[in-house]
Amino acid sequence: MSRRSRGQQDEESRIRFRPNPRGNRPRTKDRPSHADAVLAQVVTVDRGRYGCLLGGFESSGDDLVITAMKARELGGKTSVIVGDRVGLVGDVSGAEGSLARIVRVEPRTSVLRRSADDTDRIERTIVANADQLAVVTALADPEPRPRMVDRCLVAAYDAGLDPLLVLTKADLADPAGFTSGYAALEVPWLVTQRSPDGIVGLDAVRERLAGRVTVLVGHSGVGKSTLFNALVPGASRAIGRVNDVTGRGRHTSTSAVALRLPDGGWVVDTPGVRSFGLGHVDPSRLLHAFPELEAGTDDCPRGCSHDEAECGLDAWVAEGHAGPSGAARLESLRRLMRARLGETDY
Ligand SMILES: Nc1nc2c(ncn2[C@@H]2O[C@H](COP(=O)(O)OP(=O)(O)OP(=O)(O)O)[C@@H](O)[C@H]2O)c(=O)[nH]1
Ligand SMILES: [Zn+2]
Repeated sequence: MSRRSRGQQDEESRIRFRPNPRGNRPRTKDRPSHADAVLAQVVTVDRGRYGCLLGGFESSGDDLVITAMKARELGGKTSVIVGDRVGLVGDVSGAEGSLARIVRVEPRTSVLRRSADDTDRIERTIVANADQLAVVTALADPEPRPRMVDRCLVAAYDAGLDPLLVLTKADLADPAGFTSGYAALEVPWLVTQRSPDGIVGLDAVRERLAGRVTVLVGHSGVGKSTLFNALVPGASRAIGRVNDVTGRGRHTSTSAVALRLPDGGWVVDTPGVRSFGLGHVDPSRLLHAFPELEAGTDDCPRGCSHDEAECGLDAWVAEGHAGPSGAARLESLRRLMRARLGETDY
């Protein structure tokens, strides 16, 4: 029996056994297999409209971004986020006013998530298929917030992204004060600063980002936009254009935007993400973001919460195994654990 006639028979049996209460038309119509769907990757998301780059991040040449909506058959539960690889059908010309349909979301290699707050288990997905999370922190003005950094590191490890610290405004403060706190952690860090000729230190940043998909996060005023514009010439114009289309205006966008780096690779700006609620992270997994402490739990009693008198970590830190900032990092871990359990505000 050919596939087609079997399909027809299925259709008939469905009609027979599931009568349609609303009329004579069959409820199920022949679903196309979408073997002809074209691959694209989501670069912008705004209110049900997805900007999809034809061919995906690996494509080269002229970037054609097609506006698409989710096909009904995708179902309401399937989320589509920046970085998703999708299959498109319909009008994929990219012509003004055209609208394609997303019929498929490919399995993700990574998902960056956050929760609204630490006791909220409902997670929000932010970016798919990224490799790296760059946490942008100013060395001064505003003062660095190590606990915010720790929180971002937890989100990075949880998502399977490599963390990177980008420390800006080194012209205002010596980086040593901050970096000594992270020396034992082995998180790579890079420093940038302003000079009369522009931002210094960008080449090392470019090198770290080349060929990778990197999400940039950082709170207001740290110099993230300055960095973004220096890395991607015309970035603010590109982001502005997205917002012009959506009518939101340049500085009010809250959804992520992916932009191609001139040297290869992609950066994703996350304007709406100022912090990471960790309600979706199992408390027992918080420790993974503190690798210099993790090894010190061998002497803990069984089932240790790591926030109790018998915990082996205090001795581990006191003996200097976690470096000069061990005590501060242990305190940070414990605050995160308590916040996660809803015991304190972080
Ligand atoms: N001294 C100094 N100032 C900088 C440096 N980088 C950025 N700035 C300044 O810091 C301020 C904030 O920079 P932005 O790039 O707008 O920071 P942002 O993180 O994007 O902040 P939001 O726009 O609020 O999200 C601006 O006045 C920049 O000119 C730097 O390396 N050194
Ligand atoms: Zn312990």
